[in-house]
Amino acid sequence: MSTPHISAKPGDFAETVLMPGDPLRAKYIAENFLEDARQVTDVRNMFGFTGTYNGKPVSIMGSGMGIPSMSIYARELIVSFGVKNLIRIGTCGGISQDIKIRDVIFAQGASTDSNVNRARVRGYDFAAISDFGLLENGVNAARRLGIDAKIGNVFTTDTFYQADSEFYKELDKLGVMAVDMETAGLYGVAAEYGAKAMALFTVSDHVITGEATPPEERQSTFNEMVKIALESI
Ligand SMILES: O=P(O)(O)O[C@H]1O[C@H](CO)[C@@H](O)[C@H]1O
Ligand SMILES: O=c1cc[nH]c(=O)[nH]1
Repeated sequence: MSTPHISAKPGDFAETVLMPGDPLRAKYIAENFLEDARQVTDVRNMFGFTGTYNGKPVSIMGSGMGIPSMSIYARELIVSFGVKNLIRIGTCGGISQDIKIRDVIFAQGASTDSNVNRARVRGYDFAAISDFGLLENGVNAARRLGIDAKIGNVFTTDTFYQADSEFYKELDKLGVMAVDMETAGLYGVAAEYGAKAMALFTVSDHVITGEATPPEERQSTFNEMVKIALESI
C-alpha cells in the first residue's frame, strides 16, 4: 500500500517513528542504534527504516525541511501506515540567552509564522503542543541519562534566513527558547489525525550570539538526543 511519497507495505512501520530532518541521519541512526534494521521506503531518497531498540519495534524516517515536507510524511505515516507516535529529533537555533549550543531542548509548545495551524481552526489561534505522555517519557529518559534538558516554547519558522534579526530578540523576551522549521506543523498534523507527537532538538547554533557547534562535535551531541528519544520509548 504505497502513498504518493512512501513506498512500503502495511506493517512496515512501527507504531513509533523518530523523524530527523535529514534522511541520511535516519540511515545513520538505523545503522548505529537499531538491531535488525531494514529499509522500508526510499521514495525521493527520503529513507525510512524499521528495526528494534532494546527489543521494542521502532522506525526512523527523514521528514525533510520545513512544515510542508514534514506535514506530508507525518500525515501519510499516520493515515496510511497506522503510526501512533511521531517524535521529531532535529537541530535548532538557540534564541534564549539561557540556551547554549549543544543543549538538548524539548518543545513543549511551538509558536509559528506559518498559517497552517490557523487554517485548521477557521483563522483562530491553535496551541500547538506536545503530547504530555511522550514529553514526560522523554524528559524522564534525559534525567536517567544525566542530561540537563530544557523544556519550553520554540518558534517554527518558514524562513531559515530571517531578514529581521531584531525579531529573535523579541521572541527571547517572550521566553521562546529556540527556532526550528517543522515542529508547529508536526503538532498540528498529529492533532488533526489523532496521533501523538513530540519534538526534541540539539542546539546547533545560536541565532543571536552567532555561536555554532564545530562540525566535529555535531555528531556526538546529536547522538545524545537520539539516545534520549530511543530510551523514552
Ligand atoms: O536538523 P533538522 O531536523 O533538519 O532541523 C533544522 O535544520 C533545518 C535547517 O537547516 C531545518 O529542517 C530545521 O528545522
Ligand atoms: O531551523 C533552524 C535550525 C538551526 N538553526 C537555525 O537558525 N534554524
